[in-house]
Amino acid sequence: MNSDQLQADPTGTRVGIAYKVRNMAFFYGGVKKALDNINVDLASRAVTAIIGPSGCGKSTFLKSLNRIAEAETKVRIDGQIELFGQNIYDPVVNLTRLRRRVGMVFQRPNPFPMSIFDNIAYGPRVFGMKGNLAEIVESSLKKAALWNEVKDNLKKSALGLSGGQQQRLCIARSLAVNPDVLLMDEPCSALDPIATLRIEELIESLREQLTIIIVTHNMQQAGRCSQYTLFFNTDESRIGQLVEAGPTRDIFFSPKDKRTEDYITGRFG
Ligand SMILES: Nc1ncnc2c1ncn2[C@@H]1O[C@H](COP(=O)(O)OP(=O)(O)OP(=O)(O)O)[C@@H](O)[C@H]1O
Repeated sequence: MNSDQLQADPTGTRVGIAYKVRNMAFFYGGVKKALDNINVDLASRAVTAIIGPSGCGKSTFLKSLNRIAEAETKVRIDGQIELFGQNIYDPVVNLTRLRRRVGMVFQRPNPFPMSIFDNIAYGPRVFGMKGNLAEIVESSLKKAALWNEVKDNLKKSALGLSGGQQQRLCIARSLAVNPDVLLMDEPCSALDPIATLRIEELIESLREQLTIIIVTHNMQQAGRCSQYTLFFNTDESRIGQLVEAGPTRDIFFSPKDKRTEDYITGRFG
């Protein structure tokens, strides 16, 4: 996806660029190449879905956008990833600050074993954010559409919430530190259809304030939730590559690459 495609914004408003990824290659353990030659611009204040068959590098790409991959294992990243004009792999980048700007929600909800209030207050406390903590907790839970369900139980353990509520809690926890970007790695894969629908509604309600990038195996979800889509696949050497990127309606209804069409129509993957 390039700037021209971004400007053909399906929402009808001109969007900016959050991430510029150039000639990016990703290696696990310094040797196993998981991604190669990734070049793409990602729109700000929009939802970008990442789709593709298992093992094509979707999560790897997502985890390179807030440098969380390197916290998990030894990796090497070549090329450049800029976030709002700053190279996030520049040695001067403060990783704590970067990960505050770029929040992440995982496949399985991972609330901390503490109260609902303390889960949300955790980030603001760590970062010494100014403002009334109770107000930050309330507004974050409201943004995550969870306030009405938990407002009388803020002191209760977050582990007592349902899976769908826990996932909205984790989203609220990310929102509490005012991120610019929210990365979501299959956030609904452990949820039932009703809880999934609530998360999708939440994504829609957040999209104008945030840049959201979501990995999903669910085509309908990508179609419902996103304005832009990236289709990843592996090449003949099993290395992940970005096959096609663009507005979601183009990827779904008039893909340029045969591999995208085969995947979308279920002939492959
Ligand atoms: N920690 C790791 N160490 C070594 N190789 C890894 C590691 N994590 C992922 N890989 C490899 O990198 C490649 C891409 O994996 P990744 O999890 O990013 O794919 P994915 O498209 O998200 O897959 P899925 O849809 O199954 O979650 C795969 O070959 C995988 O085995």
